[in-house]
Order: sequence, then structure tokens, then C-alpha cells
Amino acid sequence: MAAPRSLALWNCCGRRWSRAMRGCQLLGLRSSWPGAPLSARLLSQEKRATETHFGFETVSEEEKGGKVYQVFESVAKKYDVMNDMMSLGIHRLWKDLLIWKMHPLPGTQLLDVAGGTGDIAFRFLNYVQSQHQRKQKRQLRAQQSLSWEEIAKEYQNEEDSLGGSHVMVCDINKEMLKVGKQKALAQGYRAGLAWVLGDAEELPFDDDKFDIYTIAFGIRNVTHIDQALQEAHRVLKPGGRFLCLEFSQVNNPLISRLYDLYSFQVIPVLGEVIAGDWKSYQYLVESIRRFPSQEEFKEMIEDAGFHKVTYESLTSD
Ligand SMILES: COc1cc(O)cc(C/C=C(\C)CC/C=C(\C)CC/C=C(\C)CC/C=C(\C)CC/C=C(\C)CC/C=C(\C)CC/C=C(\C)CC/C=C(\C)CC/C=C(\C)CCC=C(C)C)c1O
Ligand SMILES: C[S@@+](CC[C@H](N)C(=O)[O-])C[C@H]1O[C@@H](n2cnc3c(N)ncnc32)[C@H](O)[C@@H]1O
Repeated sequence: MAAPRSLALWNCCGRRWSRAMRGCQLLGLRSSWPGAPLSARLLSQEKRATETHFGFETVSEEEKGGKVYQVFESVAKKYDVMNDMMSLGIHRLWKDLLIWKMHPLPGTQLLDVAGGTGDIAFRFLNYVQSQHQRKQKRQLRAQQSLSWEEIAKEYQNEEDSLGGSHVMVCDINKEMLKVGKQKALAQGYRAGLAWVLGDAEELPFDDDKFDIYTIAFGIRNVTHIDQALQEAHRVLKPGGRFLCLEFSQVNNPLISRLYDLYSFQVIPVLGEVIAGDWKSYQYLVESIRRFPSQEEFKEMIEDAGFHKVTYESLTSD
């Protein structure tokens, strides 16, 4: 079994010139055993190129997307409650931390990929709104001669209350987006928010469009992670930032043992009891173990053309 996993946050910047390097990475092909007959070599190369994993299961690349789709279609309605139960609410703090690290400036255009039920988007909107209100208050205090009507007008326009910031939630799963949109409606999020059905590997956006790209607990589910990273680089403006929240490696042996116990003995049981879905939660813990280590993933991000790549382990070293 692969090493147990912890939680980490990767943070980096994109630069236009590095796109050329990204193309070279795509050409890299691992050669097969040199002594094998040509047909066997071709066959093994073909197999390597089309096989991947879905948790601990080996599946074809064509199959994987469909299987991942079924998982999130099945868990969508119980997704939020499951996260609170499994993490005892801690996932909320991890997501808050992502926004604090992002520290968006007024006017930020954010793309949240694999955005699911909107947790990152809603936090972003809360953050930019409170930043904008603080700024407005400071300005109003500086112009104390304004009338009450003038002050009220300053707060009236919903779009203005975000200082021009905007978030686009993009996810491949209709059911996850449906739950997200219902939540947005119920919680009163309207301005500065849009929902788009799309694949991280083939984003439906022009080049150089966004200031920040986030992906929280999403990249682990993507079939070609390198392709998704290249897409992130393509849609970011030069100097734009990529932030990723994902489970990664635990190095402390004691914590790693507890982590394994909790993952394999508790999470699928919770999945069955709360969501009536053992298999999807078995996939969750298996996919976590399949995900590259912090250093390996950092290299993959660099290969996609990003620079100044850093990461932080949030639960243990
Ligand atoms: C289908 O795919 C998915 C479905 C989803 O619903 C979500 C996702 C994506 C994931 C998220 C959005 C994040 C939220 C989900 C999780 C945190 C679940 C994943 C959990 C693990 C990989 C296990 C590791 C746990 C942590 C990193 C810490 C967070 C969890 C807790 C603090 C809860 C721990 C609970 C207790 C200590 C009390 C309950 C204890 C028992 C019932 C007895 C069993 C206890 C143990 C065997 C020891 C527990 C000790 C630990 C868990 C050690 C914690 C380790 C560290 C803090 C490093 C998705 O893709
Ligand atoms: C664990 S959820 C994360 C949702 C949200 N970011 C959060 O933090 O709660 C993973 C999401 O990734 C989405 N996903 C999986 N593969 C994807 C892909 N290729 N492109 C876009 N979204 C994808 C799933 O539909 C699901 O909504």
C-alpha cells in the first residue's frame, strides 16, 4: 500500500514564457523493455498509455472519468453533511485557510475548478465583500460630511459591494453544481458568481482570463493531472496564481497509523450510514493514497510552467 496521506496546500505563480517548456514535457514518453519483440513493446506502450487507477482498481483512462462522475453524482446530496461528519467540521478551517492565503485584492477574477457545491466560491465572496466594506468604512470615515442617504447609497449596489471581484465555479458534475446553486440561492449569494459545467482537462475559457485558479480536493479525481495543470496555466493571466488544497503524504509514523485506521475503518462506515454509499467513500480513501507526495506534485506543477511553487502541510509533516 502507498504511504498514508496528509493534507497540503500548494501555492504558485504562472508566467507566460514557461508555456513553451510545458510542450516539451508532453513529448516525454517512457520507453519499454528494450529486449521485447516489437509487437510486445507496442502493446505494452499502448497499455501503459491507456491504463490508470480508480482508487486501488486499475481501469482504462476512458473508464475513469465515468466512474468518478458516478461517485459525485451519487454523493452530491449528502456531500456537505458527509464532509462535516468525516472531518468534524475541520474541512471548513482548511477552506478558510485557502482563502486567507489567497488574500484576494479588489477586482480579483477567480476560477474555482472542481468547485462542486461552492464552498470555496462562497468563502471568496464573503472575504472580498468584507474587505470591500472595510475599505468603504475607512473612506466614509474620512469624508464625515456625507449625508445618511449618501452613505446608504454606497452600500446599495450588490455588484459594487464586491469591488469588482468575481468567481466562476467550474465542475464536470451536473449534480454537484445543482446542489451548489441551490445552496447559493438559499444563502443569498447572487452577485459576482457564475456556474459552468466543464472539465478541468479542457477548460471552456479563453487564455489569460483569470487572476487566480483554485482547486480544492478536486485534482486527485482528474484522469490526466498534467493536462489539468497545463489548462490552469493557460487560463491564468501572466503572473496569476494557482492554489491547490489536497490530501498528501503523512511522514510521522504514529499519526500515519491513526490516519490509516480512521481512513479505512471509519470513513467507509460513515459513508454507508450517512450517504448509503460505502463504495464512494472507499474510493475517497483509496484515491487519497494514490495521490503523489508533496514534492512529486510540486514537480508536476513546475512541469506545467509554474514558478515559485511552495507547499504547506496542514495536518502533520
Ligand atoms: C467521494 O469523494 C469525496 C467525498 C467527500 O464527501 C469529500 C471528498 C473530499 C474531502 C473533503 C472535502 C475534506 C473533508 C473530508 C475528510 C477530512 C475525510 C478524509 C479523511 C481522512 C483522509 C482521514 C484523515 C483525517 C484527517 C486528516 C483529520 C480530519 C478528521 C478528523 C479530525 C476526524 C477524526 C475523528 C476523531 C479523532 C474522533 C472520531 C474517532 C473515532 C470514531 C475512532 C477512530 C479514530 C481513530 C482510528 C483515530 C483518529 C485519528 C486521526 C484521524 C488522526 C488524525 C490525523 C491528523 C490530524 C494528521 C471526496 O473526495
Ligand atoms: C471532493 S469534490 C470537491 C468540491 C469542492 N472543491 C470542495 O472543496 O468541497 C471533487 C469535485 O471534483 C469534481 N471533478 C472531478 N473530476 C473533474 C474534472 N475532470 N473536471 C472538473 N471537475 C471535476 C467532482 O465533480 C467534484 O465536484
